[in-house]
Amino acid sequence: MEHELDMIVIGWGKGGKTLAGTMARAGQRVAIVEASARMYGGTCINIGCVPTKALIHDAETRTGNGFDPGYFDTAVQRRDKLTAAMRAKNFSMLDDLDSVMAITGRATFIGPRRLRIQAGEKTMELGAKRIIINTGAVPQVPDLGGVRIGGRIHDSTTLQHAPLPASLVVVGGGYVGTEFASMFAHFGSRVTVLDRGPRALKKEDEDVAAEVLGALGDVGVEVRTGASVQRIEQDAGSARVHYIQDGQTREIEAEAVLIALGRTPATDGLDLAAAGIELTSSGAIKVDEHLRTTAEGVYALGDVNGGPQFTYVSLDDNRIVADAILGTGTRSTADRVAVPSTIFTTPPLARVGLSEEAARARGLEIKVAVKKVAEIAAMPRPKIVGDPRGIIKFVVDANTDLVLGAALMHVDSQEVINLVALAMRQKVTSAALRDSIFTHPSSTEALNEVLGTFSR
Ligand SMILES: Cc1cc2nc3c(=O)[nH]c(=O)nc-3n(C[C@H](O)[C@H](O)[C@H](O)COP(=O)(O)OP(=O)(O)OC[C@H]3O[C@@H](n4cnc5c(N)ncnc54)[C@H](O)[C@@H]3O)c2cc1C
Ligand SMILES: NC(=O)c1ccc[n+]([C@@H]2O[C@H](COP(=O)([O-])OP(=O)(O)OC[C@H]3O[C@@H](n4cnc5c(N)ncnc54)[C@H](O)[C@@H]3O)[C@@H](O)[C@H]2O)c1
Repeated sequence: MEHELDMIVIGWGKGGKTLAGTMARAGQRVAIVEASARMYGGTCINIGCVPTKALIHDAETRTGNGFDPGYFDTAVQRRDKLTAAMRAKNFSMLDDLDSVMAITGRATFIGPRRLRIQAGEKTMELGAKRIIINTGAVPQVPDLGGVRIGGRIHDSTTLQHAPLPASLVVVGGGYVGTEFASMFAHFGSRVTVLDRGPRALKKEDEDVAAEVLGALGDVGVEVRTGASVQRIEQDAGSARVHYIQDGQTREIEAEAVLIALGRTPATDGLDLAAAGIELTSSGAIKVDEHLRTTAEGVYALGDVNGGPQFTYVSLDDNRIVADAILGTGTRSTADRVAVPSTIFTTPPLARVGLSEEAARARGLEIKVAVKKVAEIAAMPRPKIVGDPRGIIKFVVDANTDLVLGAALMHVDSQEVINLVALAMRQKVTSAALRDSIFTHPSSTEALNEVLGTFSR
């Protein structure tokens, strides 16, 4: 069948927009369809990574104390300026290309590789040789006594656009929950986190988690674990969260509540069945390791395919599909090694690979190097910038000396972790990392010292 276009990308996410640009520059006729004019550039730059990290930066560099809505409003204005500039740039980067048609509208499948697009009053139908689904994910709001986002009950998007609350209850202690708790506490809100797990940051070793909890405690964040939320009520004055902890029914009141219980793939309204595109049992679009869906010529990139929900993973998804179309077709999700992550608390916690607990659970023979940042003599950088809190921990294979994992919690850890991840991918031994020349004063040079002492 002859199609109007070579490729249609649904959703302006990281992977899709990058792929659209690459294909257009390679001479293909491409359309990109984005549901909202406020979302050109996708979640990351509009409501995710960029705005939250801009607010976090302003929160953690605040010199004043206490509850200060005026300071928050100024930070919000800076964020809005930044995201508006990035949104405009993202739009023009594709719209300026002759072979790209940028459409603001909502796409629905009406058959194999064929879409109906509702763009305001206009409806159009378009087909393409390849279709890329890059629609992202939406906040998951579980059935907590019929709770709905609205009023004093927020998700990560609405809370970023609400007045600074004097008190905040965060339901969920994952990425969003922890980052928002830290950020709002730095802005002066009184913050309580309710997490159903037996302990906070359960994927981290206890010594690492304790350090993060200590930093949260420094700004007054209280984390209540084993807390199972039952229902949330609100009225004009406040919201009340009812939860069960240690078999007791408890209640906490706050000016605002943040629901941060994960994000679910955004497939509503796509009518995937019309194109033979199947979902997994958890509601993600089913893909193979080359990100091919169950329908020929249709790929799914980013959060919607159920992979790790990070912007840089969506970007890597784009590399896999670009390689399938323009390259050798050898790239796949199976060849990803040592994918790092960072929770942007203050200071941030960055991780790659296995924790000590996970390595021991696998029965691996390991050696562990661990040091609190304040005790690392050859790491003046955190002291220079005035925040010597944190911990550095390496888990190393006792036989090969290869790094199996690392948890870095300190200023700049979001940068240093990328070096450690690269070392893991390139099979650099811990001894080689220890003996590397690093700039001074930097946070990276801590590796010279930490990797010189294995305590167990
Ligand atoms: C508060 C927050 C903070 C985060 N911080 C970080 C961070 O620091 N680092 C990090 O790596 N990740 C972070 N993430 C996760 C990251 O934002 C996502 O993993 C990433 O943006 C996913 O990108 P994507 O390519 O899947 O698509 P998205 O960027 O989500 O784009 C999907 C787009 O599709 C559009 N769309 C949906 N349905 C349709 C349709 N039917 N028709 C047309 N368009 C449609 C949407 O409007 C949206 O613009 C954060 C997320 C949140 C919520
Ligand atoms: N810095 C970053 O890279 C960054 C920042 C924010 C978000 N993100 C991405 O966005 C995703 C979504 O973030 P998130 O924090 O919403 O999800 P998350 O998966 O990180 O955390 C959700 C938390 O809620 C808990 N939970 C789930 N259902 C529950 C229930 N019914 N009752 C009580 N607890 C429950 C989970 O155990 C988990 O601890 C993250 O997984 C991450 O991939 C990344």
